[in-house]
Amino acid sequence: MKDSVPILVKKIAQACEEYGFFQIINHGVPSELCQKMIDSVIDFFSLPPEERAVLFTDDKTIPLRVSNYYLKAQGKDKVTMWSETLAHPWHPVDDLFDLLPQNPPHYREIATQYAKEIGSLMSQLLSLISMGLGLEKDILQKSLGQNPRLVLQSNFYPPCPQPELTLGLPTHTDLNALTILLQSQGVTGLQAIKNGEWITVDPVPNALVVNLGDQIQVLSNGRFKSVQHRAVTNKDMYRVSIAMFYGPNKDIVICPIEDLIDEHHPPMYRKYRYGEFLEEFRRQEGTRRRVKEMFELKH
Ligand SMILES: O=C(O)CCC(=O)C(=O)O
Ligand SMILES: [Fe+2]
Repeated sequence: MKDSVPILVKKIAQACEEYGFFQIINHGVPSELCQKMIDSVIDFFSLPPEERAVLFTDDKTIPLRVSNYYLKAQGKDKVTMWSETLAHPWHPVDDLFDLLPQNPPHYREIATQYAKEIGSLMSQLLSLISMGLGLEKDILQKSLGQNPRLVLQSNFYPPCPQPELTLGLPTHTDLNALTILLQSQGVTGLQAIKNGEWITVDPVPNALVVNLGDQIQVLSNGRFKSVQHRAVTNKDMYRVSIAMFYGPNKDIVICPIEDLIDEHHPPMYRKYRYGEFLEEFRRQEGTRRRVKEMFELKH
């Protein structure tokens, strides 16, 4: 991010309007740390399956959890996803250490360092995106409230013998506000929709992928887009991605920012508590979700 601030703000605003996705380089997160983070996630998913199985759960209220989707292939369920994920909070950084997996042994330290770096980058991005809306630089962070819900999700996609029969992650939009994604090099998998077509988000060396979630689409009154994306698998190579999610906590009230509303731009969404949004998200489990659409106001 070496452009002058006004140029950067303009480029980011354009990407947020047109794609809902962009990639950043020179972002200040050391490339060695990014590599160590990827390696430690690979090491985690290379642990013996019995060791990972201790953390398997479908209960989203458990802070440290592993979900294994392709194992369902052995039951009668259709395999709709070909991935295993590790999820846990990435904030507050000081309380994190003891919660994180003890194995691989370096995971706790690396993930804590990575969380610190992403924390400051996240604030910078929220400021730049706020300015892209022509508003005060702290408006998004303020609107998303105190004690944000910060969750890390590492996705591991092993090679898949029949990639055409499944997806690594099905088509979705991120329900939170902002996501910073680190993806492994040398293999593609992430695709985002643009004009009805899937575009591959190529892994650019030392880049981080940034994408907007549903809450920024609502706060920006539909000007900035939370875009559908998915991960595909391939026959030969495994792939890793690490998503750092930033979202409000469940008691925060979300609605389009007042300064973006006028007679030509009536509010596109009704006011809701984020907890309501989460309930709707859970209610639509197993479907091609249309969550923010349920909060749209028709004019
Ligand atoms: O693997 C990827 O690149 C996509 C990850 C993703 O979309 C997510 O975790 O929400
Ligand atoms: Fe996503």
